[in-house]
Amino acid sequence: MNTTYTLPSPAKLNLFLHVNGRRPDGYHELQTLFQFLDYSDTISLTLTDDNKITLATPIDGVAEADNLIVRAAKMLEPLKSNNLGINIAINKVLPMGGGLGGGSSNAATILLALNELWQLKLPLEKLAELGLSLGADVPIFVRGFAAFAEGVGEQLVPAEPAECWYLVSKPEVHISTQEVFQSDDLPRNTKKISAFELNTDHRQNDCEVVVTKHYPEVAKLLATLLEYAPSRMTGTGACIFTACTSEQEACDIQAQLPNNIESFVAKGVNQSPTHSALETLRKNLG
Ligand SMILES: C[C@](O)(CO)[C@H](O)COP(=O)(O)OP(=O)(O)OC[C@H]1O[C@@H](n2ccc(N)nc2=O)[C@H](O)[C@@H]1O
Ligand SMILES: Nc1ncnc2c1ncn2[C@@H]1O[C@H](COP(=O)(O)OP(=O)(O)OP(=O)(O)O)[C@@H](O)[C@H]1O
Repeated sequence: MNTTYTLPSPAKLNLFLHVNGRRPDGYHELQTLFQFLDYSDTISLTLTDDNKITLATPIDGVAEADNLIVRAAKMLEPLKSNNLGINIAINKVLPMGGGLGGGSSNAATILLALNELWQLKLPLEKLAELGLSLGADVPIFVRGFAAFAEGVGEQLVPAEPAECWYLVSKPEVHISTQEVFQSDDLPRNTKKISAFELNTDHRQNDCEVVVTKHYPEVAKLLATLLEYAPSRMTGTGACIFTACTSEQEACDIQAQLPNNIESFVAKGVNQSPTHSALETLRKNLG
């Protein structure tokens, strides 16, 4: 009963992000190419027999009831038919609110793990559907393959972008996703492309226009990084990824960054590290 299972909860990149229109409910129609990073929070789960969900490691600035880890676990609670509980701990390394999808990733890791540990036997499609109400990026983390996404990000077609090395840099600003999507400056009519036109070189992140206009720090960092290698914002920012030909090149560019810029180097991967670890968890559970 007291075995602890540990799973990675990775970051995602939006290799491009096109805004194609606005729906009547105010949400935006997007086309995006998702890839995972081999850079993750670590979530540890210990089964209990007390029928309770316990978060052992609160996250600074996030109330327990709002924590996507707890919300994901509570969503599955009514679906179990036993007295199992769960004790959850997280080692958070992903910057929050940077466009890396950390909260959605945490929620997806919990959905995937509890589906196994609580023996719920839900298909991935069902977990992705449940997860969408927690965040637009939950389905991609639940499905676990790099993908071209449409809708609000829930219609997924598997894709295989090059698995290159990235330098990911976070300007010292906090950007609200809602603020970006509500901005009058957001281009909202990028022509839809087909899944056969995924070359990232000729693509863009439409949110970059808004963010670089309103946050000069982001514009400045992006301009600096573009001098070294192709660079773009992920999600609604503010993190910027720089595509490098090697780990060494990424580290060399990182060494040039100003001291106040948080950054990390990671490899792009087309299978989520969570899913590789889940296979091991399943074997251990027997
Ligand atoms: C931009 C992406 O990171 C792309 O991967 C995601 O679509 C954002 O997903 P997220 O952070 O989970 O965002 P949500 O919490 O679902 O939405 C925050 C707010 O952004 C706006 N929003 C979000 C997604 C979308 N397709 N259209 C929107 O207009 C809505 O006002 C919403 O209230
Ligand atoms: N487990 C969690 N981890 C991170 N953030 C969480 C979590 N639970 C709730 N949140 C809230 O969600 C907000 C967004 O966090 P997240 O790191 O997912 O943003 P993001 O990377 O910008 O996501 P996206 O790319 O989907 O816009 C945080 O500012 C925090 O208030």
